[in-house]
Amino acid sequence: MPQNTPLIEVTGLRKSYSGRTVVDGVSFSVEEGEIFGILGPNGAGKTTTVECVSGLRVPDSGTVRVAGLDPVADHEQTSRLLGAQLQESELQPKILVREALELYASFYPNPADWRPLAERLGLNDKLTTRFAKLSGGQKQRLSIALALIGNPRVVVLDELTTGLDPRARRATWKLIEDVRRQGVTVLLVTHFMEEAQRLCDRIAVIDKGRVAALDSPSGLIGRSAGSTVISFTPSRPLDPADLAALPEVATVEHRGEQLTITGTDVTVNAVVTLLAQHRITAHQLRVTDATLDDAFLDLTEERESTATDTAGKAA
Ligand SMILES: Nc1ncnc2c1ncn2[C@@H]1O[C@H](COP(=O)(O)OP(=O)(O)OP(=O)(O)O)[C@@H](O)[C@H]1O
Repeated sequence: MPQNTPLIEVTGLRKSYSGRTVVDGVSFSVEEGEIFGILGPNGAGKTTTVECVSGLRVPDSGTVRVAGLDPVADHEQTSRLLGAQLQESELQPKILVREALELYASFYPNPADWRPLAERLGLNDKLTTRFAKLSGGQKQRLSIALALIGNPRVVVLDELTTGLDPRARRATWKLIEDVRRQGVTVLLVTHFMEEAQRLCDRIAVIDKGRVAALDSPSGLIGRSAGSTVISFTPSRPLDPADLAALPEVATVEHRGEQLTITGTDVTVNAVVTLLAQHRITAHQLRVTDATLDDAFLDLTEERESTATDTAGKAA
């Protein structure tokens, strides 16, 4: 990854609506060529954040720079290098798909050829269809095409695959991977963990307007308390306290004869060694890795329980 100045730099971004703070000191930077994910629960402030990056909203405070430009003050220059597919972007209902592609291409000095773009997004047989007659998924694909038509250096994709069926979603992931291979930097807002895990180099988890964590997908998963889950039935009774005493073990639960242990990837070895010392065989042994879903829940729940604890102590 290039070690130059980040292409996108967001520092201490704050934004309120009617006195309610929805983005509360968000900072992150995105390197050129990265796919950077923004993940978070509903209402966390993700869209507001990327709208500030795209110059569509004016921050209350903090700074946003895209290739050194201020997206609000230098809006025209920024919009030449940044393409945005934003949530619920609407076009004139009567515009034909082909007209929309031609119109958007005309806004840029060096647009992409819209024909192969339309083909890659499966829009070729819809070129003479009016926008209002497109399905939700087709509208979504058109808005992705419009975000890419200016051959942008950065593309901002908000809820990129919401409303797409699984096949179209996977085709869109391939397209994003292709776009990145061509050197385009991608800022991606998503609710889909599988999407974030597959596509993103790094992810900022945003919760209640703040960055709760910023790491690679595997780094986030590694932070999860139970990133590895081991379950088995011991060949003879084993005191769960012996397992819980291992420093590599996070939690131990037993249901009937079956034991379930959480920990990290080093836990498996520690548990197997303990079993060997006790001459116990593990029947129906299963080891599963946590997913980004688990990490996401852990990270956002942690903040909720911290908030509850604090509230409890204050009361
Ligand atoms: N124009 C607006 N005026 C008033 N409140 C707004 C406006 N836009 C967003 N909000 C509120 O700000 C909060 C953050 O919204 P935002 O869309 O940034 O969150 P989000 O993380 O993208 O949510 P989602 O995942 O549901 O799209 C929400 O409570 C939302 O209702």
